[in-house]
Amino acid sequence: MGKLLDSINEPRDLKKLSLAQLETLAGEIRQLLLNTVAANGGHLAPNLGVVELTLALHKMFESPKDKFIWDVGHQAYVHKILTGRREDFSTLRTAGGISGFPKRCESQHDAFGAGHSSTSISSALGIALARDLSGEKHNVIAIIGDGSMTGGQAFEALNHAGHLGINLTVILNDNEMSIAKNVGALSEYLAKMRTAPTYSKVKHDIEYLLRRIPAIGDSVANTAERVKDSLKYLLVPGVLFEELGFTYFGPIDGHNIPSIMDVLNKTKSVKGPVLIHLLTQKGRGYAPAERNPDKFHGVGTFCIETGEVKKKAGAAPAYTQVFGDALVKLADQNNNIVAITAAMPDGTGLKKFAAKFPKRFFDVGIAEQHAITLAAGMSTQGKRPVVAIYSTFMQRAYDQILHDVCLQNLPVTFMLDRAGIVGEDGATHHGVFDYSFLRHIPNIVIMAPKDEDELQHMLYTATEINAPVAIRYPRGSGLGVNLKPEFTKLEIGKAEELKTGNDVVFLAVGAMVEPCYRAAAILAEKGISAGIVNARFIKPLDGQLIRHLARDTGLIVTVEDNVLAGGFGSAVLEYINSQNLNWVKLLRLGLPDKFIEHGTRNYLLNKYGLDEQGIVASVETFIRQFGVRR
Ligand SMILES: Cc1ncc(C[n+]2csc(CCOP(=O)(O)OP(=O)(O)O)c2C)c(N)n1
Ligand SMILES: CC(=O)[C@@H](O)[C@H](O)COP(=O)(O)O
Ligand SMILES: [Mg+2]
Repeated sequence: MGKLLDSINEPRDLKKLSLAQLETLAGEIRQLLLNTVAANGGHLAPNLGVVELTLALHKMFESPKDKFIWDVGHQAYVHKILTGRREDFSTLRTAGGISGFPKRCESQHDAFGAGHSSTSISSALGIALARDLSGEKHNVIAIIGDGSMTGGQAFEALNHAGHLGINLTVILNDNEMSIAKNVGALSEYLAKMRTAPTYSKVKHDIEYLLRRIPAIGDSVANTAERVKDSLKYLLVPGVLFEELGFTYFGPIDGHNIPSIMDVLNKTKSVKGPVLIHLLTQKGRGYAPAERNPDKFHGVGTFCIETGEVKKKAGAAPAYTQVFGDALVKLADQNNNIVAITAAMPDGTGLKKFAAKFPKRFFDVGIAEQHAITLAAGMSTQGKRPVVAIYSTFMQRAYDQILHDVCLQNLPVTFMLDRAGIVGEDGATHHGVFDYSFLRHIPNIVIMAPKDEDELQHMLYTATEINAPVAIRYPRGSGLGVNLKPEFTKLEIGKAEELKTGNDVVFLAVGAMVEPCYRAAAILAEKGISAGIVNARFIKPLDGQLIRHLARDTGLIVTVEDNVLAGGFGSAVLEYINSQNLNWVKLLRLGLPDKFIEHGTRNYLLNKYGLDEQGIVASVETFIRQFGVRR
């Protein structure tokens, strides 16, 4: 580790450093980022791109008095290193270690927690308003990427801040990338600004030319002020932001520390909201990440020398990939199928679809709400939209699902990837609320596959029925089962009995079916006979089967990787109650009423009793309590 970085324990330590030392420090920080992310996985490219910016911010301002609000927060590693977490940085994203996102409980320097995008300007505005109401004096700075700027909430906040005319700084970190290449008209507008001459230069050139007109030149130049100003609508970069009430500075080289410090200094004396447009390079300083910023956006462990990501040998195809391949197959046969992603074509498995059916593929930017209502609109015209969004990000679009899709009973398919426990990204990213926030919506059908083959059939079924459908499946590899070449239409609301048992029965859903198999095998060794049912449907429930199970053993164990509150087990409980099956003893296994921390998926499943050992232990206690019918 470099000597200089070892001496930085808090932001104040930067104040005494020269420019040359800051640049040395930038190199040392990049090395630490590289070593740590190569070992732990994480968001490498976004952080490599903000090293100079973060150094300049901490040099020019005084955190924690001044507040930095990082949008998404996936690029806050450098901030963490500079704010007292350097020594613990090796624990990044590991259980009990430093989080991959800003967290108020982790440090007083993390002014606002994040993980989902486009919230920084709203929260910064809230902090600035509170500051003014309390008569305090400090700076509030939101740092938002060009991708996150495509989210509607960012514009809601700009609109409000510009109207208030409040002192607030927004730094637009423009690297022309979301996770994939950034999309949309805003992105094109920013690209134009990258190459536009600065307004002051254009204004000066025009004035110079006017004054050279003999005799009348001077007076024309003086009276043409309004004309010159109106030219800014054509020429000034950032006019969009200016019109929203912000003073625009930029574009500025985001890797040039003195330039960043200079603009930060200038903006300190500006009244009202300011937007600084920085140009940065995602992955800066590490050639493989500069070449493939999308691959190194969020990356697993990798080899620093080659940039090769370490993959488990012989791993089964991921659910994501199976979904993507199945959708291409279905779209070949059904021209009405269209696919929609909110800025995650790769993460959701839609890249192949996009390549094969470019006209039927829509990347809407980080705009989950828009994605859903867009799909609703298309479905009214006979299209069959399949919207693939991670479970956690779908939380954003609850009202659009309810009001725009389900209320009108429109046949939109929601593919909720990364459902359940996702692992190292932690509380902001676990998809553990979807059963609960969808289940009570009328008309919707909700399914969860026990393996990747069933995922294909569920997708096919969804595109064949006339109803809104949500299918949720976990992050990572499937079970390695054979994929049937023909798709089967599943009977709606029909569960699958996998194994009969005399003592107790598992009513398991989605990724939890598999550990129940293993749990049943362990229980069998202990003399307990457990049946297994793959629920398949969270809604509608297979009421007939539940009544049978109630008669057979009277002991039912529901298992889900969702919060227990309002989840699948709750649905079964409600059903049992509605049918007066009051002799049934029901054990609900799932996640507790708390936010689940970060750690590997296996670690967390074990900790929360959802691996086979935990399930066995819970069932043994359950049986000890109620006994079995023999
Ligand atoms: C609501 C929401 N949708 C999707 C994501 C996934 N996501 C995380 S970062 C990111 C791209 C952000 O791009 P940008 O803001 O430009 O930051 P960069 O990584 O380029 O620095 C996306 C789509 C998210 N975090 N939140
Ligand atoms: C910061 C963010 O929201 C994404 O980058 C997310 O971490 C991606 O998750 P996956 O690695 O599961 O695609
Ligand atoms: Mg970006």
